[in-house]
Amino acid sequence: MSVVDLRRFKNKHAKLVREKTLFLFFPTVAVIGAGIGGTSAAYYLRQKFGKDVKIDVFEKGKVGGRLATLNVQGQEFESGGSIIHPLNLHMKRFVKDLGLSAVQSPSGLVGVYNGETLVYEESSWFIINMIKLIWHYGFQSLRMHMWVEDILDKFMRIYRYQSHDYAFSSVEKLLHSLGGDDYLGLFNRSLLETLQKAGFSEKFLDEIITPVMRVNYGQTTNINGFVGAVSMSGTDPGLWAVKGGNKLVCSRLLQASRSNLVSGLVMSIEEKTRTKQTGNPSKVYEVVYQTGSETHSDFYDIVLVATPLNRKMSNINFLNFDPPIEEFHQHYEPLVTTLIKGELNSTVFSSRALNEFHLGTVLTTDNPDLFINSIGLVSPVEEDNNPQPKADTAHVWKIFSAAALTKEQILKLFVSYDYAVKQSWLAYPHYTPPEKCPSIILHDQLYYLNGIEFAASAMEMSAIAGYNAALLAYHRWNGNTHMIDQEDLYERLKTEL
Ligand SMILES: Cc1cc2nc3c(=O)[nH]c(=O)nc-3n(C[C@H](O)[C@H](O)[C@H](O)COP(=O)(O)OP(=O)(O)OC[C@H]3O[C@@H](n4cnc5c(N)ncnc54)[C@H](O)[C@@H]3O)c2cc1C
Ligand SMILES: CC(C)=CCC/C(C)=C/CC/C(C)=C/CSC[C@H](N)C(=O)O
Repeated sequence: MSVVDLRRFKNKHAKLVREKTLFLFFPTVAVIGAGIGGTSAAYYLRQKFGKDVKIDVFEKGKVGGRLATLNVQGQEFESGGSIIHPLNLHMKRFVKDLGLSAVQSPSGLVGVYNGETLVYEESSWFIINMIKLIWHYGFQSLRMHMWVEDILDKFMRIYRYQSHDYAFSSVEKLLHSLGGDDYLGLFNRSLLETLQKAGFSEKFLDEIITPVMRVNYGQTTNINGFVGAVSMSGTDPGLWAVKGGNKLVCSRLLQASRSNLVSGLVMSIEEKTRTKQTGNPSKVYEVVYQTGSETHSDFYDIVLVATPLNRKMSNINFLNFDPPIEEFHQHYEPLVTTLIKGELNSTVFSSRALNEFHLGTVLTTDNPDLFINSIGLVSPVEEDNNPQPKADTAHVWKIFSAAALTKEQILKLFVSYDYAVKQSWLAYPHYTPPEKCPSIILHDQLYYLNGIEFAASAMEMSAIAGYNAALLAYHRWNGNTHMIDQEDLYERLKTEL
């Protein structure tokens, strides 16, 4: 090779390296959905890929998605995701790092109504509660608490894995890394089967566990054992919410991620081949979206889908993929949140008049004659644990029901009411274990976050999925295969700081 040839070769090589370096460090990224999943993904993508990467976040509705509020006569109340567990460390960290603050969630007394009578009623005296629980159910309540605590203990391992940058390519692998086959077993079997095998009585399951599944997931003990445990942890003490509304976390994450918010509806994603300056073809994704009556499109190297993929919720078409992207037909549970400011008709639930009725929440058993899942007192998003009415104003109650309440139904529950407002949701997956979680990697650089909801749907789960997808995209972009799907992580990380 002559000196000239050598110089030419070196120049060409340098150009290739330069281009690859640019290509490696500056991909363009699209995130579809600005709920807690999409905005946390954008936040972590920025942390991993650095300041020069272009990140566009598409949102067809409001930032926050299923984190939203409703206005009742000048005050805002949570209408979607409302309570956060004290051990939900990503949510905790967001609030701290984004300059937000926490308020304690209302923790009034709880009763369980079976359509005829209150089968269980909490007392404000701890010791009386203990005696009541043991009297009715033996030590099952304590055993249940220990069962949930054990699952939560293992769940906490995810924070260590993620802080060391490890990512998972499937929800099943993520669950397995937390608690091995037992954890996967929880996901693959119904809560009912798991708890029956563990010796819990029918009475305890009907009167305590089912009502908790109904208030939290609008379903019965036929849901999987993992989401059942998450739901039970939603009765732990110390639950909290974000002052001003949980949706503030999403808008602050978006701001902190320095992403561009594109207010538009994504209609399709298509794999395309583009020829780079080098003449080398490269794969990109064309995202076609609608803003008002206009249709636009842009090209991205990486796409993260952060919304449930089904016709009713996102309706995104995947075009020209070979093999085609799998179709998702998973059913989401319809649920209506109704907020009512009024005077409760306490005699529906007990013979006591309102001034002697001290329950803050009434849960219900699985009785087809009941038209509500639950009813509970709520505080405005600005206030701490204080569902007290200001002088001569009525309380605000939150009702969850499978269908919208009729006026007759509202008038059955309330002696009188000043104001009622409702929001209809496709709230959470309808859980039918055993089932397969949708893949996280849909295509080479196309990722799907919401499969995690099939393990359990909660704010923290979406934040974990957002972090995982950002790490996965980063590692796959850079060829860091050793950071993905590592086995025995818990044992290996025990010895690392
Ligand atoms: C009534 C209710 C109560 C709940 N209570 C709790 C609770 O107390 N605690 C808890 O932890 N969790 C709770 N949850 C669950 C929690 O709210 C959800 O798991 C979580 O908010 C899901 O966030 P996400 O970002 O994954 O999805 P979403 O919030 O659904 O975000 C997806 C976003 O994508 C947008 N989008 C969809 N399609 C497109 C498209 N084609 N183009 C552009 N944008 C699109 C949507 O508009 C939406 O904003 C509750 C949920 C409901 C409905
Ligand atoms: C993810 C982990 C480990 C814990 C989350 C625990 C949690 C906050 C569970 C609640 C989940 C949920 C979907 C609640 C819906 S209803 C909430 C509340 N009862 C209300 O009245 O709004």
